[in-house]
Amino acid sequence: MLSFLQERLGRSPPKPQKNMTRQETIVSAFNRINGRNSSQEASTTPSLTTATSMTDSSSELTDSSAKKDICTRTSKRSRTSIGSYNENVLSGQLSRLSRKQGPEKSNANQHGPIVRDEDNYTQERLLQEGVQALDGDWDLGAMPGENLNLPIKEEGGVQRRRSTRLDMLENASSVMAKTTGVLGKRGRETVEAGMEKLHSLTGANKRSSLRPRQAEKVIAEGRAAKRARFSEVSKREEPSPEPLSNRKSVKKPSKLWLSQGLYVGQHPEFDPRLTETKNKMKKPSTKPNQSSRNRAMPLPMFAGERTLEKGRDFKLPFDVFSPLPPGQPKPDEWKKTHKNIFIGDAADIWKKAKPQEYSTCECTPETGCGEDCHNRFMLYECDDNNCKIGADHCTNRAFADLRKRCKAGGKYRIGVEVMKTIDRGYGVRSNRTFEPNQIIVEYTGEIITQDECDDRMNKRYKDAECYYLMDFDQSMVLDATRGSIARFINHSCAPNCRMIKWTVSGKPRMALFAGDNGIMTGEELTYDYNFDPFSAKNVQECRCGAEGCRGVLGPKPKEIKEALRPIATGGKRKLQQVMEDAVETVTKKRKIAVPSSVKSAFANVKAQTRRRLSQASALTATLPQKEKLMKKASERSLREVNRKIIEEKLGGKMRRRTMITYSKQCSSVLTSNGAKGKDAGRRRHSSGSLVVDRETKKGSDHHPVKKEKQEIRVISKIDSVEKKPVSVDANVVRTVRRSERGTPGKTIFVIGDDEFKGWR
Ligand SMILES: C[S@@+](CC[C@H](N)C(=O)[O-])C[C@H]1O[C@@H](n2cnc3c(N)ncnc32)[C@H](O)[C@@H]1O
Repeated sequence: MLSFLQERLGRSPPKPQKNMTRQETIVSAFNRINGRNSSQEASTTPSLTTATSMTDSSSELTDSSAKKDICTRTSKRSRTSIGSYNENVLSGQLSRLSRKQGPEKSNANQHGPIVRDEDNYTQERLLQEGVQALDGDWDLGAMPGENLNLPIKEEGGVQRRRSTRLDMLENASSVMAKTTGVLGKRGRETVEAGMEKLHSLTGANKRSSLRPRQAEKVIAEGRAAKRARFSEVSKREEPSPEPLSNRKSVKKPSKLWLSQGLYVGQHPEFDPRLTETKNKMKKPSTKPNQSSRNRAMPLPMFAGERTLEKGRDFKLPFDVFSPLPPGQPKPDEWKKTHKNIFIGDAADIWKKAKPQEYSTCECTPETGCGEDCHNRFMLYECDDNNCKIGADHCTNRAFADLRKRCKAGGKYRIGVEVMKTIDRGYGVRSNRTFEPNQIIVEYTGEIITQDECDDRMNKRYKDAECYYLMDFDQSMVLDATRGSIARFINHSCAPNCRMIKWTVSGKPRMALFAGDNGIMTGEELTYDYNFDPFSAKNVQECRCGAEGCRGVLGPKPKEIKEALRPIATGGKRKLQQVMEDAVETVTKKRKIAVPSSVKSAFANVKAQTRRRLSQASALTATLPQKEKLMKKASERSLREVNRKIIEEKLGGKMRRRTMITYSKQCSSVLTSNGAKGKDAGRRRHSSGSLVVDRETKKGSDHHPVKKEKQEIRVISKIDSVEKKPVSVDANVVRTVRRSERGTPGKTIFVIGDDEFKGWR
C-alpha cells in the first residue's frame, strides 16, 4: 500500500529503514502528500526519496515555480505521479492550466516529447485516493491513469473535464451523418457500422476490473452523461439509420455438391435423350422404389442407362499423369541433343542438293490451317513467313507447339519416358495423354553424310550392339546415337504413333505424332519402322505382340505376294485404264464413263486440279515455275485417283499420308535375324520412307548387315512430285502402307512395274 502511495507521488517506494516502524513510514508518506516534504527535507531524509533522478530532479525544478518541464516519454504511471508531486500544485499556489492543455498533453498515447502538465491532480483528489487506498477499498487493477477522467469537484461547483476525444468523435459522427445522406446502400451500411463503432467508443468500454470499486458509480454517471450528450448530438445530425437488428442477414449458401456429387443440379429424373422441354413435360415417375435410388453418385449423364443395359469397356479418365516410380532400370548414358546438328560437310551438301522450296498457305483465320491448308498438305509447318493468319489461328505449328511445351520442362510437359521392355530392350512410354495426331517428341540427332555414316560404321560403331541410324533427307543420315529420347521408340505392326518428316523453316525435321486414336497414359509408344523386305532372310523377328503382327520387322514376303495377286490378275488393266482416263479428264476435259466409286473421286480431282491450275496462273510466277506447279497439280490429282482405287480394293479408307517406298530388289542375300560375325548386318529404319542396308558390316542381333552396297532411292511425298526414282527398273516394287481400316498383317499392297510406270 505504501509503495502504491509512493508510486502515485512519482517516487519509487523507499526502502524502509530498519529502525522505522510501519506506522512511521506511513506518516512520513503522508507528510509528503501534505506538502511538508520540502526540498530541504528531501535533502535531510535521503533515505525516503530514493534518487530515481527524474522524479527528484523534476520536483526540484518545480521548486523554482516552473510550470512545465520537457522530458522524454516515460511510463504512464510515473508521469501522472510526477505531475502530482509538484509542491506548488499541492499547496494550491499554482493555478490550473486551461482545460485543453491538461488531459490532452498528459495523454499517454502521444508520442515524442510531452509537455508535462503539473496540475492534473489537486491535492484534494490525491488525498482522496490515498485515503481510499488506505481504507483498503482499493483494487490492484486500479491504475492511476484510469482515474484521469474522473469528474473533479472544484470550487465553482461540479465541472467535468471535457474529453477531446469526445470532441473528435462528435466531429466524426457529424461528418458521417452528413455522408449517409449522399451515399448509396452499401456506403450507408459502411457508415452505419462506423457509427456503431463510434457509439461503442464513447460508451463504457473499459474493463471494470481495472477500476476502483467506489469510483465505479461516478464513472458510470459521467459516462451516462457523456453518452446522453453524444446521442443528443447524433440525433440532431443523423438521419436515424436503420437499426442493425432489422437488417436481413445474408444466408451463406450451403455446398450442395458435397451431398449430390458431380451432377449437382441435374434432376434425378432427367432423361438425357430427351430435350429440356420434353423433360419438363414428363410426368414425375411414380416408381415405389424412389428412396433406394443412388443419390450419392448419379450415373454418368449420357451413358448411364446404356452402360447398365449393354455394358462396355472404358478407361477411367483420372489417370492423366502417371510417371514411372523411381528406381527403374535406365539405359546407359548417351549424349543428348534436342535439335539436329549438321556434321562436317552435311550442311553444305544438304543446302546444295536441296532446292529451296517454299510453300505458302492461303488459309483464313475462320478456317484456320486445317486439312485444306496447302502447307499442311505438303508437310510444311506454318510460320510467320509462310502463313498469314498468325499463330493464334493457325493449327499447323506442331513443332512450335512442342518447343513451347517442353521449354518450361517438367515430366508432364515432356510426356515421355524410357522404360525397360521384356524382350525388346528399352522402349518409350507416355506418362500423360496425347490427342490424336498431336506431336509427342522430336527425333533428333546428328545429320551426317553417307560417307560419314560409312566411316562411323567402320570405326566408331564397329562393336556397337545397337545402331540408331535413320535415312533422313537428301541422302543424309540421321544418327541418333547422340540424340533425343525418341531413339528408344520400338517398332510395332499395329503402331499407335507415326514418325513423320516435316519441313520446318526450310529444314527437315522428324517427329513422332500420336495416331488417330490418341495416346493414353502409360501406353508404350511405337511406330512402324517400315523396313523394306529386300529379302526373306533380311528380317528381324518382331515381338510387338500386336494381334496381326507381321512377325518380322518388315512385311513378310508371303504377304507381299498375296497382296500383289489381286491387282496383278484382275485389276492391272483396269487400273491403268482408269488412270489414263483420269489424266485425259483433267487435261482434255473429256467426259468418260468411269466406275461409280471412282466417279466422285474424279469430280473432286477435277475441281481440285482446276483450282490449283488457276492458282498457278494467278501467281506472278515465271513460266518454268508455272509449268512446275501445273505438273505438280496433275500429279497430285493422279495420286488422289489412285488412292480412291486402292481404297476400293481394300474396302476401307486409306490413310492420307501414304508412305511410298521404292527399292531395288537386291539379289544379294542379307543375313537373317540374329546372325553375327561376317554375315551380320545392320539396317536403318525410317519414318515410313525407307530402310537402307548399306555395305557389309559386322552387326548385332538387332541390326543385321547386308553384304553389298545397295542403291536405293527414297521417294517421300514431296520428293515424289519433284524427282523420279533413278535406280528403279523392272524389279521395282511399290509398297503402299496399310489402310486405316485394313486388317493388320494384310496391309502391304504391292503393285507391279506396269502400274508403277503409270505413275511416272
Ligand atoms: C532404334 S532401336 C529401339 C530401341 C531399342 N529397343 C533399345 O533398347 O535401344 C531398334 C531396335 O530395337 C529392337 N526392336 C524394336 N522394336 C522391336 C520389335 N517390335 N520386336 C523386336 N525387336 C524390336 C530391334 O532390335 C531394333 O533393331
